[in-house]
Order: sequence, then C-alpha cells, then structure tokens
Amino acid sequence: AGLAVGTTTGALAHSAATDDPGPALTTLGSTAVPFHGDHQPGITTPMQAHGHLAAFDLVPGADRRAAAALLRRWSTLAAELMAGGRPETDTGVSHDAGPASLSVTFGFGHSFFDATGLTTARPAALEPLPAFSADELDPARSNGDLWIQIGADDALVAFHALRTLQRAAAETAAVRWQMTGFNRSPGATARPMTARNLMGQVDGTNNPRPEDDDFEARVFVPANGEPAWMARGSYAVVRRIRMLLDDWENRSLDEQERVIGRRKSDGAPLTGGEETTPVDLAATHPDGTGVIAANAHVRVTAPESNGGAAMLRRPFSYSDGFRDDGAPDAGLLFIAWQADPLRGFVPVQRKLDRGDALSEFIRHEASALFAVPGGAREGEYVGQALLEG
Ligand SMILES: C=CC1=C(C)c2cc3[nH]c(cc4nc(cc5[nH]c(cc1n2)c(C)c5CCC(=O)O)C(CCC(=O)O)=C4C)c(C)c3C=C
Ligand SMILES: [Fe+2]
Repeated sequence: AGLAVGTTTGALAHSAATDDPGPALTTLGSTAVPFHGDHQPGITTPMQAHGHLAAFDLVPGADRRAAAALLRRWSTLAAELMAGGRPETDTGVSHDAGPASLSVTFGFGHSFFDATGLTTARPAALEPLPAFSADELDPARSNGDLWIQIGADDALVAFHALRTLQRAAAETAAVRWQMTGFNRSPGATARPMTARNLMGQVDGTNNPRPEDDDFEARVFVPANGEPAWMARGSYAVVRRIRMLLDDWENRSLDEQERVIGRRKSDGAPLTGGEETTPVDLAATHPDGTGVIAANAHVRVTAPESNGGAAMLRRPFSYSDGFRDDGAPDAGLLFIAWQADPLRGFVPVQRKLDRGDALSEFIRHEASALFAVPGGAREGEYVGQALLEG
C-alpha cells in the first residue's frame, strides 16, 4: 500500500522512513530569515502565513540575572531555529521542514523594568498607552513583562518555535497570554499581492516602504537614540481587534467601500486609479461633498490628517471559533511598528476614536506596548545592552 501511495502522490506521500531523499524542499520551506543584524527580524520581514504572539510574566523571584540568562537562551534558540537547526532536546515537531521563513522577535513591556530593578532604564516611550473611549480591553490578555512574536510559513514550524521558547522559559517566566494568527500563504495568489483581512479589504497598501527616505526614522529608534540600549530598536503596539463580521457582511459593497475610502476588489482609492495611486483627499462630488467621506478610515488615518504620524502595520488575522451568540470570534491581531508610539499609533488612534466609520464594525479587546531592542550581533543576545548595561 505504501508503494502505491508513493508512486501516485509523489512528494505528498514521501515518507520520513525511506532512504530516498525525494524532491528538494520548495522555496517556501528552505527560505531562512537572518536572526542577527541591525534590527530584529519580524519587522520588515515579509508577512508570514502563520503567527503566534505570546506575552510572558517573570515568576516571583526572577531577577535581572535570571532575565538575562533567559534572553540569552531564547536568542540562541531563535537563531538556531531560524537557520533551520535542531536545538538539543528537540521535540522533533518541525523535523522534516526547513526554516520556512521563521522569524522570532523579542520585546520588553513596561512592567519588566520594575520586576528587574531596571526602572531607570525604562524608555519614556514605553509609558502605558492612553485609554481610548472605544476600548473594551481584557487586562488578562493585555500587556506583559516580555513578548515574543513568531512568524513562519509553516504552522508546525511556528508552533515548534513557540513551544521551544516556552519550555526554555522554564522557571523564569510563565505565559500570560497567547494569540495565534494567520495571513495568506505564499503562492496562493498568481503574483505577490498586498494582504487581505477578514473583512475582505486589501490591507497594507499605504504602509511606509523600506525604500522611502523617512522609513528608518519612522519605524526605528536612531543608532544614537535614547535610551542607548534601544538603538535601532522599535516599539510594537499590539491590539486584538475583533471584527463584527455579521454586521459588516450585511452592508452593501458601496457602504463597505465608503467606510474605508478604497475599492474592495483591488484596494484602489475611490478617487480613481489603481491600488498604489495616492488617495485624493481633496476630491469632491459635483454636490461639493468629499469623494472620500469625512469619517472614511483612510482619511482619518492618513499622515496628512495626523501631523505626519505614521506606522508600519504588520498584522495577522485571527479566528478563534464562535462566541455564544454564534458570531465569529475573529479579527485582526493589529501590530504597529514605530520609532515612537506618541508619533505613530497614539495620535492616529485618538483620531479614530473620535470618528472613524470603521469603529462601528470593530472592538478593541486587548492592548499591549513593547520596547523591541535592535538586533543582536553574532555571539550577543537580544536585550544584552539593557541587561548588562
Ligand atoms: C491606530 C491605527 C490603526 C488601527 C487601529 C487600524 C485598524 C484597522 N484598519 C483596517 C483596515 C484598513 N486600514 C487601512 C489603512 C490604514 N490604517 C491605519 C491605521 C490603523 N488601522 C493607517 C495608518 C492606514 C494608512 C492610511 C494611509 O496612509 O492611507 C486600509 C486601507 C489600505 C491600506 O493603506 O492599508 C484598510 C483596508 C482594519 C480592518 C482595522 C481593524 C480591524
Ligand atoms: Fe487601518
């Protein structure tokens, strides 16, 4: 039976038990993202198909030394897994797969600094986000001492990284909350395209691009920035945003497009052109009303409406089953990267909170802010300048 299956379905049936190496890994499996570098991976890395976000709290008694040892262990493991290696005492879960674009990113939350006696090293930019009127936040799924973002193009590789890092936390830190997300799989579309979210919108079009002159300044703390241990780092705002899909899907296409200010089919602005054509916020209908409504999401969030405030959005969608009323427990694990949340997420969210057509269809259920240090050099670990500074 094994032979018959093997000859008819080829690679699909290839068995780990045979000596025949079979066809080579696809590009998807063999792609490795470097762990070491100026910046941590998982910020400008292309969005992967599978993701896990996990926040950890230090256990009582875990001090700065224990935290340093943990970050050293975590960095070693992340570098090894991202290169496609197998750590000692590996569980074998991702055995037959390549690195599959695995990226692991580490961050520190506000509470980490008190717990480790590092209060004076806490960046001003890590002050808690202000409360917004539409917040319906669950404290148990918000914040945390430490944060790990995992992305990979294979679900087993992503889970394996999560589990490996959780095991390595051992007696030092325990999971506070964990969320699982996804994006479209590479190769699912005829050509690379901007992602779609679970409302069906093309989402990510007007993100800052690495080739923009101001990209580094918007997304990363400068090399000579404050505090010094955050040089080349970034701040991640994480929001779990549930979508009220029953309400949204009942609206006509016209209404849905007015909410955003872009066409649903291809993401082009309602003022014309194609996806990448700039939105003309000044365009009016013959009756004088704006083509992009006053409360359209792209008008409210545009840098022009927010004193230049911008952020790099790199989200995952999530689907966690159905609520008691039958509505999907699904939405966006919104992750925004910026050099300073007070010049990125905060002013934009304040404005959204005051009047965004999208608000009616979403609920912010959890929130966190993390300081994500610059990348580690070979032989170093993430956060070393903080923990040994
Ligand atoms: C505070 C920041 C933002 C939150 C929260 C947010 C939630 C959110 N957005 C969408 C869908 C789209 N957003 C789009 C553009 C866009 N959104 C933000 C910020 C937040 N969004 C910005 C800064 C921008 C870019 C504005 C610009 O410069 O034009 C778009 C349009 C396409 C695009 O440019 O990405 C969509 C679609 C959802 C569904 C959502 C919460 C669930
Ligand atoms: Fe948005």
